[in-house]
Amino acid sequence: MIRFDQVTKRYADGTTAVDDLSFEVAEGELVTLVGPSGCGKTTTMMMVNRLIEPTSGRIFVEGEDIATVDPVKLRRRIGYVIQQVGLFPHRTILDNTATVPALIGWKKARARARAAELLDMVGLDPSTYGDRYPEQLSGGQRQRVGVARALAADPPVLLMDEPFGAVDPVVREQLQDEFLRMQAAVRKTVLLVTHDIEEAVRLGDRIAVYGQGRIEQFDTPGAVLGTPATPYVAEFVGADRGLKRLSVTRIEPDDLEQPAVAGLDESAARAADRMRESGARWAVVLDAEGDLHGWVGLDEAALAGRDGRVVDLAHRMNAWVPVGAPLKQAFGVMLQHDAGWVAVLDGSRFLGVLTPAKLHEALRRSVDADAQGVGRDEVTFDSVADA
Ligand SMILES: Nc1ncnc2c1ncn2[C@@H]1O[C@H](COP(=O)(O)OP(=O)(O)OP(=O)(O)O)[C@@H](O)[C@H]1O
Repeated sequence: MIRFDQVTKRYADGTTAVDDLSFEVAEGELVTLVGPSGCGKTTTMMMVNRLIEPTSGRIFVEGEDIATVDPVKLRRRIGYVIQQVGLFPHRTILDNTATVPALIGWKKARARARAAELLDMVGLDPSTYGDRYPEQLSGGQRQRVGVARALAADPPVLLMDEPFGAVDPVVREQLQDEFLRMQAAVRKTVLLVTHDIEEAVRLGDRIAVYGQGRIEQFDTPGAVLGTPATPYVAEFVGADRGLKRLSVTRIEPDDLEQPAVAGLDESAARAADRMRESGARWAVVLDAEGDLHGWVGLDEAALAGRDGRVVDLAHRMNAWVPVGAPLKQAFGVMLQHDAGWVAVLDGSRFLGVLTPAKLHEALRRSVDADAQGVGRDEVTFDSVADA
């Protein structure tokens, strides 16, 4: 969808900002360009909408060599979001958002209806905010308008230069989440520049880590964090990359432990027998529908006598995460409930539990899988837990 073919940009003063760059962004993919200040990220991005022309090499958008496309026409197919947002101060939010559709000749009513729809999509109620002026919005709201405006003419490609850079960390995270939700629905081909590795990891399907004018590694967030290609990348992603990796590694059914399970309606004696059989000290308690209720300990079930029932002994426990959630979320829930495990559910169906040992194993398995270029289920290793 966007393809760089041996692209070099040398400025008039001799600075080589981008050096023989080749990479491709697939349709519907979000690629983040990350690196320190001055490494050539913005230059790379601005060559895509021809605000900067390459010194050599070619760039293709939707299969077309952009050197042959009229820059004005090209830019209509490419949404552009920048940190300073650049809203027109004397136009309302609705009119600002409708800028591009109006420019390309849409009827006013249609352009405004589309603008209202997009404001809604970025979380700004058009009836509240549509008639305001930019100075009457917060920084975070203005950035949302920037995103809405870039999407207004429904371009297939979106370029975003530090789009969430000018707001505080809390708002920033909120905007990132909203943007990810929106991107899941609209599936634009996105090139996003950031100097923040956390943002790159959170947002990118793949990340291009820049050294000086060159890409040092181009891979998934998990691979960049798990197996940095060079010492430079390792240094750039930081010593806590293991922790960062928790947030991009998702829980798979194979990661789970199958604990003893007791039914809420069961007798305590039967539940205790089952726990003894499997050498368990406790069992997960499920209700008649198979939904998570909590847990019951072996000792209390054994002590309850012949008439004891699980329902009277079970402790409520609500520590669960959906399958596919990041490991970090599971770890967070474990800490929040001060628990040694969390249940993993598919909808309301109980799949198994994650324990700290299993969590660690899942993380190691995913690092090895990336290093070997295979699926996580194909990786085997001895773990302390098996000893
Ligand atoms: N018009 C210009 N003339 C000369 N050199 C330039 C020009 N624009 C950028 N540069 C240089 O090219 C290099 C890459 O700049 P670029 O703006 O692409 O970096 P960046 O990675 O986006 O940095 P930042 O994160 O600070 O925005 C830098 O060394 C910069 O000083």
